[in-house]
Amino acid sequence: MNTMTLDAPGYSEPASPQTLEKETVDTRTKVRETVGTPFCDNAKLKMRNVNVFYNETQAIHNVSLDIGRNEVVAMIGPSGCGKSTFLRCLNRMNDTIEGCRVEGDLTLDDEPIYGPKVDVVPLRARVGMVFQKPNPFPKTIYENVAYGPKIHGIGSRRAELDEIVENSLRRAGLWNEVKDRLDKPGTGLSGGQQQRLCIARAIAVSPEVILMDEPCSALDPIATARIEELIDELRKNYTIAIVTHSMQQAARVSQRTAYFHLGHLVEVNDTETVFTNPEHELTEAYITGRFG
Ligand SMILES: Nc1ncnc2c1ncn2[C@@H]1O[C@H](COP(=O)(O)OP(=O)(O)OP(=O)(O)O)[C@@H](O)[C@H]1O
Repeated sequence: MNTMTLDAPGYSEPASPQTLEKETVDTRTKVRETVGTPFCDNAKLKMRNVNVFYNETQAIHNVSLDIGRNEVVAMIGPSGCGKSTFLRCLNRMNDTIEGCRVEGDLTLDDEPIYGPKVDVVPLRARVGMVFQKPNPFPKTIYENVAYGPKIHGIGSRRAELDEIVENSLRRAGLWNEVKDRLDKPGTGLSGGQQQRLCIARAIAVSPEVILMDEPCSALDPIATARIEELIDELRKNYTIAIVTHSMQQAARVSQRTAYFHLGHLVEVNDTETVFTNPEHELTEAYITGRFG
């Protein structure tokens, strides 16, 4: 078992468990270390001793985690436990939030994500993001996908752009549904199609990592199933981190699952272990519905 102490400088006891509606476990004495396998041999992303603050309030406490190449890591936990905050550290989306401060060592291919010389525009092309609510631009389907490559100077000729658009839509499992209406607005698609369009848009700039923040929460079960199949397909080419409220979804799409609790990373293990034989009492309490 890999363990790492949370007793390092900066560690503070979790605040009172306001979000735990069905609290049955004394969280204040139990979250001392991350149990399981937070590290891996083929890490694409390495996060070490990450602390995140919103002004004076600490939202993430000394979290360390690797995300491997061609791996899907699911981040689960009760509302407000810091899943989205941690995810946004990985492509510096927290920079856009006033008062948000990130500390720690975060690397992509062993290069610092927060280095002084890092330009966030190419970083966010390498580490793309798909949000909770599908958010296509008010442009045509074609332009939604072509926009990123154009601003990143990829595919300057029309034929090249056509190829990128087609390939991205194919990879996102949307090509057959939209190939005859590329000049129609992206906002005219169904919610599930819009989300796949947003995935195509992220893919179009050749990312290496895709971050997904509850990508199916606005979708019906059929559209959700399409996205879940797609995640499994995308794993062949990308590293994926997904925040989800659905334990079933985490179980279906991920190889490892990370359980967050009040800003602490309690347990990381292969997904089957987390859902069938969790190591930590808090993980067990969450997956058996005792709180959350
Ligand atoms: N922009 C912000 N300003 C101040 N505090 C914030 C901000 N965003 C999040 N927080 C706080 O940080 C903590 C973690 O929030 P975060 O949204 O990361 O949790 P989460 O686990 O993703 O929650 P949910 O599952 O409800 O989306 C919460 O206490 C939240 O209130």
